[in-house]
Amino acid sequence: MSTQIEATDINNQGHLLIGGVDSVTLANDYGTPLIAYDVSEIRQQIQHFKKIFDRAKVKHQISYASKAFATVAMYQLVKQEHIHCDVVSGGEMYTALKAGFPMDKISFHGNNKSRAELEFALEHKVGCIIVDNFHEIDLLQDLTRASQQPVNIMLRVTPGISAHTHEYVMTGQEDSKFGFDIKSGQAQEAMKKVLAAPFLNPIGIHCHIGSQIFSIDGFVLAAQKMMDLVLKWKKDFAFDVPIVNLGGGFGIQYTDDERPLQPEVFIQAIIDEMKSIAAKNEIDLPEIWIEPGRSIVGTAGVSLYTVGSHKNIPGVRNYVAVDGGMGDNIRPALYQAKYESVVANKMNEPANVTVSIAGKYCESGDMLAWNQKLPATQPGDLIALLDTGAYGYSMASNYNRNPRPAVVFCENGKSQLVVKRESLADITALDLSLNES
Ligand SMILES: Cc1ncc(COP(=O)(O)O)c(C=O)c1O
Ligand SMILES: N[C@@H](CCCC[NH3+])C(=O)O
Repeated sequence: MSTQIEATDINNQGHLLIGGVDSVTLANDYGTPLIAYDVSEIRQQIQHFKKIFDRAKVKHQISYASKAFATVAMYQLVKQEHIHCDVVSGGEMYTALKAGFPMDKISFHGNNKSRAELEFALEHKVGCIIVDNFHEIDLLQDLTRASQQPVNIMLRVTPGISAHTHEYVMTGQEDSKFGFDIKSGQAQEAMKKVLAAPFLNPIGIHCHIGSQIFSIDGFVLAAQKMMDLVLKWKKDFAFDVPIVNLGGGFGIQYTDDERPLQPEVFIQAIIDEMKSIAAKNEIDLPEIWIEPGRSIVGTAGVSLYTVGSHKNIPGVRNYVAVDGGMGDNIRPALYQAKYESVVANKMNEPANVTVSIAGKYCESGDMLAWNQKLPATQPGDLIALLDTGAYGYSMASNYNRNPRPAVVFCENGKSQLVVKRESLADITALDLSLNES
């Protein structure tokens, strides 16, 4: 749901619709807190990315960065749309496998993959392992020598670019835990090792400069740095890099005053830069891969909460507390992330009260949104926090032993539960009683 809600997103009872489904009905049927996705919006975003590349007529691959939202149903939806996925843990890989997602369309990321995770990836023949460090090269050499099975790999490099975004979501700068540093020669040394390894089949290079990026400069610079490597490795190793993967990071609109660029602007700038460098140096344009996460699911998700207590401190702040919070959305507490909200059962009432939306967790920092202009609320009203589809549920916890919320998919006026609400029994499911002494 975009922050600009259309008239068609409101029914004649003044209720917010999500994927054509009345949000009040969703809350009644599934309870709150509830994360509801408009599935057609996810499909449209994927199609949109595909069309941008198809129009530019360049070889490409779109790999959904599943850390943004990874559940069985989501992998199945991505499978229906025929794109790739990237995973960053054995858990994501296992979920994809359980979903019946084709393993040859999986890229496996991570800065400290365990031997067991790599074994799992090799056993299930993932499409590509995105190798991050020398320890991983050694592990993979051991494992592939033992199995005598080759594996496709890409080297993740850090291009030394500081994207303009929150420092916790910047990843391309030199001082980063991810990838082989280019400047100090690590990337060069890594490539040499890979080329000498009998069972490591290099299919490309990868970089990811960060997340929620609003300017094209970082992407263009990243494209240049990757092409520099392509040219260098052609000269030094007579190796033609088949694929350049530029990661994700395309920013989305969370608040009314943000104006993110459309993905086509970023992607066209990347394509133009790479094409011009390839033409100037008379080499073939490598295949271009991207890994959007947030821009595929972010605006498709809405978090629904029931209003409970109110606290008005005259002249200071008006708090409205809801039945969720940092356990289902850590982003405001972690990154000072901002969201817009509406009262989903009062869409046609005047928004004339300024409130800040507090969660129910035992932390002062457990706030979901500050200074929101909303209609006056009473206990039982339904607040919808918009654009929470990325890194909400996937970063959820059961802090304070609050159960994690349910997730529902809505499409063409129908809803389907895709993640059950955690129960109180689930909360203690892994606990063991103290031994009798
Ligand atoms: C390697 C990699 N690829 C892709 C992504 C997806 O980023 P975003 O959700 O910002 O598109 C991330 C997350 O930042 C990442 O670390
Ligand atoms: N989790 C972050 C983005 C980091 C993505 C992982 N590299 C967010 O919510 O914005």
